[in-house]
Amino acid sequence: MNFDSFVLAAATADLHDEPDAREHADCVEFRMDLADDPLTALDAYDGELPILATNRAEWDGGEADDDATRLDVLETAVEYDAVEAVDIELKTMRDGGTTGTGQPGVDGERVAAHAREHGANVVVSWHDFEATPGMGELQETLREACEYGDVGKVAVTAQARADVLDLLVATRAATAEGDTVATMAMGEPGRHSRAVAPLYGSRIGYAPVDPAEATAPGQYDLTTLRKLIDTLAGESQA
Ligand SMILES: O=C1C[C@@](O)(C(=O)O)C[C@@H](O)[C@@H]1O
Repeated sequence: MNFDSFVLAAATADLHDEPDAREHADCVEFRMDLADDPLTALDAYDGELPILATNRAEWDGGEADDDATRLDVLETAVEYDAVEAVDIELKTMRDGGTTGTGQPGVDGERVAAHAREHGANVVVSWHDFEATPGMGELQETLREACEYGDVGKVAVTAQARADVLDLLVATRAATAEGDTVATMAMGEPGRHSRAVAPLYGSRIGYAPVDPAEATAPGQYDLTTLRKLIDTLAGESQA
């Protein structure tokens, strides 16, 4: 998957959403942790959009509770041609992830290497479901995520609209340094970041096809986000 320009991901647990996503999305983020039988679904997939595979751990806001199994499944997923990118948590890259007992589990590097062998890009992600860290931590986290991944992604929680300002500055700074990043602020006060961050360099946006199936707080539905981003991009040529 090419992240040289902005990629809008239709986030879903159900690959049958793909035909409805096609008009507005550039790829499907398959939330494998929210799906019943994700590998069977990948096996049956015959959609047009490429897939960004995510198997989010419970300890990072997802529903996959066994880290070893989770990463094994993710490793298998990258073998499918349609899977052109994979999401791995920064914590998994740092220490292999953790099992439910807090012990280091299997190695994130192994999944990343397998992904690259199969031509898939690696998105290394970091989430804060409570708040937006200060500028220093934002910049350091983006930098570290970009060391491991082709894209470094930071999703924070905005408690006030102004929290987004730091995120945008960090996004712009990382992009100016040549890093490829994706940023967004979760929660209602951060909602506008999803439309605005791409103007400052964020290369991935996430939106559900059906607003009732949002995969994070504050997401716009796909049609709305596409329209907002295209409208703002059209107005920001100066
Ligand atoms: O990490 C992210 C970003 C996200 O949490 C968001 O805020 O849009 C949505 C998730 O599906 C995705 O894996």
